[in-house]
Amino acid sequence: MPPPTARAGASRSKEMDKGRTKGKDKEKDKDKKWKYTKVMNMRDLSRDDDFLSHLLVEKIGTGAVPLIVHKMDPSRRLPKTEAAELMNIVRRLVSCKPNPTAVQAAVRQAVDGLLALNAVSYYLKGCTDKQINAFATHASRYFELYTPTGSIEIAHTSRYSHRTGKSELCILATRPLAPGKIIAELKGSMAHLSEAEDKELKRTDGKYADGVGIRRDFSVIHSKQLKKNHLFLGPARFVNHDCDHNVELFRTGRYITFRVIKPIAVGEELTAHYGDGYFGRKNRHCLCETCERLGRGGYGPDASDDGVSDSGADDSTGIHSEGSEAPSDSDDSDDSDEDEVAVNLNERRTRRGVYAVVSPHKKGSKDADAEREPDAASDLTSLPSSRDSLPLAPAAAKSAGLMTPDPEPRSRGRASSRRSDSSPAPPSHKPSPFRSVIATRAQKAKEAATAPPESASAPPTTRGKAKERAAPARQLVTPPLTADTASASAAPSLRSVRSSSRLRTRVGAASEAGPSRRATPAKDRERRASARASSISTDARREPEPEARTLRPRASVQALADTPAGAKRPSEAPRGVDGKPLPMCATCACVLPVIQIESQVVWGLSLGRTGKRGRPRKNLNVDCPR
Ligand SMILES: C[S@@+](CC[C@H](N)C(=O)[O-])C[C@H]1O[C@@H](n2cnc3c(N)ncnc32)[C@H](O)[C@@H]1O
Repeated sequence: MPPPTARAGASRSKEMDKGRTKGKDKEKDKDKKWKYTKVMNMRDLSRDDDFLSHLLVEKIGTGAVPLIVHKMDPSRRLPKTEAAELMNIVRRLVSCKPNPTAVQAAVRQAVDGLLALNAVSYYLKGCTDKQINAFATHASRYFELYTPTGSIEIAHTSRYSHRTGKSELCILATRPLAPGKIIAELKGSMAHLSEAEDKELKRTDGKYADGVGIRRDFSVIHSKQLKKNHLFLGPARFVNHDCDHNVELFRTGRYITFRVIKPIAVGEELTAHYGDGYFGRKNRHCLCETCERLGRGGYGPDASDDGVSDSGADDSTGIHSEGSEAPSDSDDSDDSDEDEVAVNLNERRTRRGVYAVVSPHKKGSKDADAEREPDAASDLTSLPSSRDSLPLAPAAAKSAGLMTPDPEPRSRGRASSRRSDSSPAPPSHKPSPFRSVIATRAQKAKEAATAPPESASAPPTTRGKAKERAAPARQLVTPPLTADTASASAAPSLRSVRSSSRLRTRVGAASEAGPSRRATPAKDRERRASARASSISTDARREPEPEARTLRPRASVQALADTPAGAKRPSEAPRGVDGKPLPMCATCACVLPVIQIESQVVWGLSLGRTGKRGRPRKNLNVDCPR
């Protein structure tokens, strides 16, 4: 028997060995490479997306222009990280060499860096390898937004929030995009949804009683091939719907992204088609720019058919889904006025400021819905909902679209009933030109000089309404991508020019500018009251033919859209609020990205380049990381 001291020594060395092995295991764990994963589950994906979108969208770029992501579970606690740590990760990523191999390596390195952060290790504590792989894969999707080869950025949009009641973001192009381009840096992760999960998502978030508030199925898509609904999260979820969309869903083996189907200019929003019944029957509640321009959808008289008829219609089209019960009486309660804030629908804010919209286009007033045919080329379709989601005919079963159920019964119902009360006509009842609250001085001067007299706007036809009633409701018609693409390329580009400016300095200008401008609730109420009165008389004067509507011409950006990527377009460059052109890349003619983390510029035009006496150098020929 060894003496006690020897025994103690032996056990100590055993413990040390154990400790060493543990240490080695930890090292091994650290070195263990995460793998890209295809399969995710709803719960993990929702949780990961809330976590990652906070770190990699909200926290990056929290300068004067916060980008707020609507979360799957807004009550979750958000991670706390050192801004400097995040900054180092992103800085390395944005300055990597712009070739595919280097970019891929840089994204992996960024994810590794993220996994090493304390907040992230804590978050992943106890997770299985599978869960860690799913988290890392999802993180890589967000990091890809910041790679030097990227061509898009996330921005805030004010187009929908006043109705949907939630923060709304969108995707803008940072370089011209030609049809056919696959926007590989705009990916989404998918999780299959079981019936129970599908139902669960249709319930509203925990802040409200069931059926009230914001539902969580705002990013659910239906695969007709698999006959299943999926949760679709990641940067790709920020693509909004437009009835005249410019991108379509594109699925590769591992992920979902988008393909450009119409020329997209710098600063223009990327929009997909969610399906013809996503925003109520025939998208009657759609708030897209096209509907605004054509005075239909949420801007047409159909939209003011109250919520009651809505639910009936939805029942018959399969759009109405459980949990989407029409607003209760309380939705039409007195406080509703408080909620409706007059906004400039066309305002887009990015990390660099505001993209003020001077919309171009004079567009044909053809009714795209009427011409839509199911597309047989892709395999995703819109259809969020429940019992009426009838299986489609085989041809249609291949059609594509991104979609979730008509999502905001509460706010929509409220808006609808208000409008049926002859509340103020939405901004584009009178298809006036899109003027931003935040217009540049130069734009304002030009507008004042060139604006023709306001044209009388014929409202959407009542004939259309009758037709709608008579025709059998279309079941989940997916976007007519092929047909649409063809017509689109024939049509002139109809997109808006957005220039950058600063929101806060322009609020004053907003209040001068009319009912669609931002204002204080009190002023807003007054204005709405008078607008209500005037909308009644406008309604009375309305003529029935929408075709008769003449739209005020808008500055066209066709030239911008048509310019091939890489060409220099200094004179048409988007301008800031001061009227000066925004900084553009000397090589690829994109708007130069400015990436900030908590107000500190991580990458930007004059970062680290100063002239005499430390002042930023002017006329610096700068290449963006792309
Ligand atoms: C897939 S998400 C698109 C991204 C969304 N803006 C965000 O920030 O999460 C779909 C949601 O965007 C809003 N949205 C997108 N396009 C819309 C449209 N044309 N009309 C009304 N709401 C729209 C609705 O709130 C909808 O539930």
